[in-house]
Amino acid sequence: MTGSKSGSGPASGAVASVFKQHSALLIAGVLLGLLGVAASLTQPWAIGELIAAAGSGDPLGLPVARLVGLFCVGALFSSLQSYVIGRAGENIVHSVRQLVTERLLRADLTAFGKRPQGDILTRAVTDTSLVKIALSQSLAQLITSGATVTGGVVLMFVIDPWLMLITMSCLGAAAVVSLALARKLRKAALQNRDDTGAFGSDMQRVLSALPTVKASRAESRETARIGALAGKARRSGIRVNAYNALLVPSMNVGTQGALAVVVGVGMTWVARGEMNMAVLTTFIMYLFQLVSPLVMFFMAVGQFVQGRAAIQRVDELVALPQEGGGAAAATAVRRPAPGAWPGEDPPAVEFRDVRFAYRRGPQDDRTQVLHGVSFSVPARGLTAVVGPSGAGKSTLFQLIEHFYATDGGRVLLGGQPVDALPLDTVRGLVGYVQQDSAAMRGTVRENLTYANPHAGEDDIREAVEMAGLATVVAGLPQGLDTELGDQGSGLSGGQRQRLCIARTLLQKPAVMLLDEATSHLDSDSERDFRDVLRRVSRQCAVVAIAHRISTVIDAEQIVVLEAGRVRATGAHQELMERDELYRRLAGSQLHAGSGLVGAAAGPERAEHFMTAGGSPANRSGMPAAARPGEQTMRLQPVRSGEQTMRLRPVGSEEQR
Ligand SMILES: Nc1ncnc2c1ncn2[C@@H]1O[C@H](COP(=O)(O)OP(=O)(O)OP(=O)(O)O)[C@@H](O)[C@H]1O
Repeated sequence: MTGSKSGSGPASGAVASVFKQHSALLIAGVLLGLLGVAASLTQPWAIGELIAAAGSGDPLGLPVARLVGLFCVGALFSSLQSYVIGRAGENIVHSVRQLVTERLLRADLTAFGKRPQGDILTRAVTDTSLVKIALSQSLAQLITSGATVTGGVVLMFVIDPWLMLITMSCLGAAAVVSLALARKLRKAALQNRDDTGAFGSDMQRVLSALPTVKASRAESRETARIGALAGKARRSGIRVNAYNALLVPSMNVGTQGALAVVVGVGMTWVARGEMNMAVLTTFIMYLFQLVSPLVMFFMAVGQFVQGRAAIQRVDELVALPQEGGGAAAATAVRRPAPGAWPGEDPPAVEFRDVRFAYRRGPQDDRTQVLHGVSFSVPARGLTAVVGPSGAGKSTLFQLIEHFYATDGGRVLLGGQPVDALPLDTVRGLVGYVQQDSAAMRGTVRENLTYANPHAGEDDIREAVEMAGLATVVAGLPQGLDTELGDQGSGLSGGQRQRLCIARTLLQKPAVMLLDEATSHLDSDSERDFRDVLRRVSRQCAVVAIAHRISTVIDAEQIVVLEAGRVRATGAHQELMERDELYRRLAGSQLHAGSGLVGAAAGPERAEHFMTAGGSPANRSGMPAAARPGEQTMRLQPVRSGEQTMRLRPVGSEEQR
């Protein structure tokens, strides 16, 4: 079970843990904010004092200075609070993004594969920004506005309890409505985040296959499909907006209603001489001062509620199961010297009765791919894996890299079960050139040294030469420092493939896995590459998946895989004699004009083992006599000195 190797690590509440790490700076910011609140709460009192002094003809210098001082102190604390809270917010989002990045890069591939990449991106970029706002600005605003409101309410209660009761009844009704709206807002915000994620996900799907979209004339279809998702996000966004739009005014209506009642009742009491004008003015000033924090408080509630939806989504991302139990300590890994493997010269790789099924979808539906595979790869030399498409060849490589755990049996690396070795060690010992050669945006040099960032110039030059990339690099405008685009655009498919091969050579692995590494190479480059394989396989184990049998025709060992089972193992000649499927694969390539013969043996040898007319078994072991109805092909150079080979029917030569 793939999950069996998954660690859990930080799961739900991961964002809360990050928040705790940064709580000191947040508390400092909130304290500064509360000092600002204290300064602003004393302002109405100072205004009352000023009015009283003016009314009694006392000197106004001190009350004015006191008031101005309070304004300045309030402004100072407010701006300090803003800076400190903003800084804490940036620290929080930085830590959350670092955590998300680490968890994503170490995620278990089965779990990762179930999530659309666009949604993952939306969560990692947009949702983390919302988390920042929720956990810094909104939270600080909630505390400081809440404190201002509470302080104001207490002081107003002290000034006049009856007027305060009237105010409270108006504000209470508005608060009940606002809280109900906030709950609805949270639901709508969560839906909107999901809808935006689905939009991003689909956009990423088409952008990553834009040439296919264009070539399939699917622009209108895709525009409609993505437009529908954008429309869904728009509708839930409008709902969020509507609840937001109601939230603040509902509180405004409450405070304005309270103000109207307070002014009416208060002035009546003043007219009757039951209340002092300065007291009423102070009370009204506090009420005015309450309006803005109350509105801010409910705005912060709205923002925080939206942020909680984002926190939930980021927590889900962080909770993705991890491979190998989470971050492994990076260890320097080198190719072992001959005989350095633990034990007595164990095979570089060994499969022992390995069974494996991929899991798909939310129900973990199983696709059984390997049904008891056993074979071993010697510590030096070339082992080829051939078989029909979908036989499970690339899956073998995925298991050697321990991207997935087996369901049964064992995969051993240098005699040790891969699941017992640290992942970092496994990946250091195994070099992997994938089927779709994974070049990246960056310079050629960065691409080359990706698996071995400390590679020296000599090593780089040697790898570039070995991979047949030297003339390509020499022709680039800035040589090794030439920038490549996404997926290595700027190089041809074959050049990208050679770049990836050079990268793996630089890694100096103990086992080199090549998945269709020559599929983009012309037959000349392929012949050169076979020489490279020869050289590399003297130093380490090379396992190559090849559809072109010519690439691996002289492999020490060829494993024939069919429908997840090893059906035969042996050298080319042996397999040609005794395995029907292998014979068919080799034969069909020949007839398809894949260059098998020319690439395998060179033009001069092609004639030898491709002669029509029933010559005895030749080097390639191809059946020499054409079967009835079969058109026998002969390889010949198109023009003298030209490197491209062409297969012609034998008869065509005579016809010329
Ligand atoms: N990530 C995956 N999730 C589910 N099924 C998968 C996954 N990868 C491959 N498969 C399935 O596993 C089977 C074997 O795939 P694999 O890529 O190993 O075959 P292959 O022999 O390398 O094929 P090809 O020669 O076409 O590259 C296929 O049926 C494929 O659909």
